[in-house]
Amino acid sequence: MTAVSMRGVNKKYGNVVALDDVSLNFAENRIHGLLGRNGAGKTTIMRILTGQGFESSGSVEVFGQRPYENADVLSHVCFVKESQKYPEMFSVHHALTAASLLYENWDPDFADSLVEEFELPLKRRIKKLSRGQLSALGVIIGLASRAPLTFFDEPYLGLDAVARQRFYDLLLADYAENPRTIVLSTHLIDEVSDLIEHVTLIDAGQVLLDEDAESLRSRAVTVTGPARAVEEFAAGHSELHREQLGGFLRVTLSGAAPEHSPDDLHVEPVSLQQLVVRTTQQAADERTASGATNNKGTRR
Ligand SMILES: Nc1ncnc2c1ncn2[C@@H]1O[C@H](COP(=O)(O)OP(=O)(O)OP(=O)(O)O)[C@@H](O)[C@H]1O
Repeated sequence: MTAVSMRGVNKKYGNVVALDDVSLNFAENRIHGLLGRNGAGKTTIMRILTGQGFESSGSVEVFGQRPYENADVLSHVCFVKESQKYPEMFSVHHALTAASLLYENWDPDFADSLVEEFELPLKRRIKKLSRGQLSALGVIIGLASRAPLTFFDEPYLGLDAVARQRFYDLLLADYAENPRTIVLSTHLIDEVSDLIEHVTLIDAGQVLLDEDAESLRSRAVTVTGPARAVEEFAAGHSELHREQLGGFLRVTLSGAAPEHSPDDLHVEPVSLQQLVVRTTQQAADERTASGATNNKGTRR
């Protein structure tokens, strides 16, 4: 089943093209990574999918319906973001109570245990919280909502490394018991690479990758060795990156890794982070070569 489907979606803000013919699917009950550089279009996608904005053209479906101004769909969607605004006088307790009324799968016991876990002061006004405490509040709402479709738009950036790891562990444990569709948008790719099951990479408003994380992980390698042997090995494969180190060559190749490699070559898998960086860089190089600008400009 598909939780989210976008087909040929375009979004313009004035003359800025934020999304350019975006088509993607988020399968139900999986953890998706929505990745891409600053300004790539990730938040624009999440805003459209959570009814906080709308597409200029194309088709958008969340659980089979258009989300914009659709209360039925939106009651199943939770969007946690760092820039979340709360009413001026709200305390942590008020925010959690409001969330409990909004989300029909809200688990109050789980929320309580998370408040303890992240040592959140319930009575404190939200505007007095530290950045990390504010992040923790977002994380708690996102987890305890148990919304069938939950977006985390980097709300955990304010957490320190220990608290972030705790969030990832809690997310995974709760997801295993209560499967639902989770979308993590993050720049900390190494941290979430074991968590995400599907990767959607956005760049300059376009989809560069929309694939299972498992197949992505197994399909790119870095090969290092004497230049001529590396050239022979690389022939016929799509090259993402190359570095010359004296008489040695290191290339990153996409496409199925050959089963056998010569002894004088060092072949190692590419991390998801490296693959994302290399793929994005390759797209930027191609844009430069074709004279197009990215979506920070007005011309494509
Ligand atoms: N309200 C707006 N008016 C004009 N341009 C906008 C608006 N919102 C977003 N943009 C532009 O659309 C593009 C996509 O922005 P978006 O916020 O979706 O990127 P992002 O991938 O979420 O980036 P980041 O990782 O930095 O949060 C950017 O070029 C941004 O400047």
